[in-house]
Amino acid sequence: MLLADLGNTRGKFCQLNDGAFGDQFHWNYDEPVAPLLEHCEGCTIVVAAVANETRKQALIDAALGLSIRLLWVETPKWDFDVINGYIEHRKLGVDRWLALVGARHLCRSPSVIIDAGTAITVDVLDEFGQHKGGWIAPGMQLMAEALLKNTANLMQYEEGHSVRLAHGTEAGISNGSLAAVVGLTLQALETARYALNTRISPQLILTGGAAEAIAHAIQVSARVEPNLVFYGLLQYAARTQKNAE
Ligand SMILES: Nc1ncnc2c1ncn2[C@@H]1O[C@H](COP(=O)(O)OP(=O)(O)O)[C@@H](O)[C@H]1O
Ligand SMILES: CC(C)(COP(=O)(O)O)[C@@H](O)C(=O)NCCC(=O)O
Ligand SMILES: [K+]
Repeated sequence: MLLADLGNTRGKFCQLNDGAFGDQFHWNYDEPVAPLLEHCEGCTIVVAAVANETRKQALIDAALGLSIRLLWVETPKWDFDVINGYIEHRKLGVDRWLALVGARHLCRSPSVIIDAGTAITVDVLDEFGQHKGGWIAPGMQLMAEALLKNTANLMQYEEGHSVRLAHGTEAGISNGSLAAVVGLTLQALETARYALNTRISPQLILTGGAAEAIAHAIQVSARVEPNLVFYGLLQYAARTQKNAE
């Protein structure tokens, strides 16, 4: 079995061997996906996709050619001991849903889950598995690109590693974007304390492409879990396997 997380920047795949995570690989969307999947001809892929229709169709076409079965996860109102806090439950991105399920699987304490990918999503989960809602903000690359696109004098930026004051334009953009995310994270912890009605700081869980960069830049302790969405998908895979027995 294979797990797939199709984000807006790239697709992530993770092999499942006897219920444990195995090899992982990426699909850059400007490349064909079929060659990446040849080794698992005839297998089943449990898919979480927030990517556009073209990318989903490319996976469907490749799967057809390789006799691969695709199981598409959809966002439910509740499952796996997590209750979706959206008014219209289907509208919560399935990657966010799976990150909540993954977080619930890893720890039972109140948590703030930040998935810093193309977009940065914030989701708050209480100790009973109730999703308290969240936020969506632009990811660091999007922030920088929006600046380049809409200004006359900003041409390029570096990858952000620090929130130090910069002494040049490129570093100013990257450090500024990282600082915006660090500020968002600190505010998320503060807002979560109100929503959870507690003075104790909830567990901060970071995932997505920029998770490490945020963890390095922030002054509070954080748990970096690159596989959070895969932990969510793992629950679905395990259930599918159990139902097939
Ligand atoms: N080293 C890095 N430092 C900061 N941000 C990064 C770094 N690497 C990737 N990113 C950010 O992560 C995003 C890709 O992460 P990913 O979680 O795969 O996104 P998605 O799930 O949306 O496809 C990029 O758009 C960029 O904003
Ligand atoms: C917010 C997102 C675009 C994040 O996508 P990503 O950064 O992981 O590519 C995705 O979770 C999504 O399409 N959500 C649907 C809207 C919502 O969650 O409210
Ligand atoms: K995200």
